[in-house]
Amino acid sequence: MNGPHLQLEVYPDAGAACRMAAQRLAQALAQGGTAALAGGNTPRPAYHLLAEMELPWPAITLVPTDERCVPPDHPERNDRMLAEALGDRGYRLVRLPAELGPEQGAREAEALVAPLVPFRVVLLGLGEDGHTASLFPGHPALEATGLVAPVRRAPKPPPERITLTLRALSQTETALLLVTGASKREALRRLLTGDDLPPRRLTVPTLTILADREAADAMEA
Ligand SMILES: O=C(O)[C@H](O)[C@@H](O)[C@H](O)[C@H](O)COP(=O)(O)O
Repeated sequence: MNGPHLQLEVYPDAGAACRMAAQRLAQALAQGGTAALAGGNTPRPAYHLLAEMELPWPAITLVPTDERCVPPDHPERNDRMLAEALGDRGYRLVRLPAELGPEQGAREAEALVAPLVPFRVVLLGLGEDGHTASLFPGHPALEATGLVAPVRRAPKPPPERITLTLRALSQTETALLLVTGASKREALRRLLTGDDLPPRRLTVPTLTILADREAADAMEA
């Protein structure tokens, strides 16, 4: 299928891929602006590195690409992970009210996200099943027309989530996908060989994939 041009960059290991992710985020935010940042485990080291960089932090706004419907401050919250990894640098963190449940949470988040687009940069992750943010293959949230969509029955726990939509995530100057580790190899192979996975449905001109060798395996040019 068509979709963004996929620009694959392969780094020797996850640490190097995360260093590059931090650098790209810092470049995009050098004059301030808003970034949508993936949750999950993969980008944590990139956020730690970003926190050490000299940036106009008070002019920077961060929002998670998706949020899990668990109470605020729950260890599985993406906003908590972001706040812990980045520390208190003076940026603004927009928390998506997922504790209200998928539908009400998404409705209230819509008004919070509307003034944030277009983003300077979006950093996404990739799940083993090819999902990105909380946009899972075949899930109705892929068809949502707003900026934030409710998600129930997500195959990755917790099953209830809210997510920025393809429409929201595509409104960005720079789109990055960070993919590391052997467990992501099959999903990355499928993405690169044209399977209809959610990242392919972004309407950005280019999606830059920062991968490590383990994930990219034989796909390296
Ligand atoms: O909240 C989430 O779960 C994420 O935003 C999700 O899209 C994540 O990026 C991928 O599932 C990869 O997660 P890992 O980096 O933990 O493998």
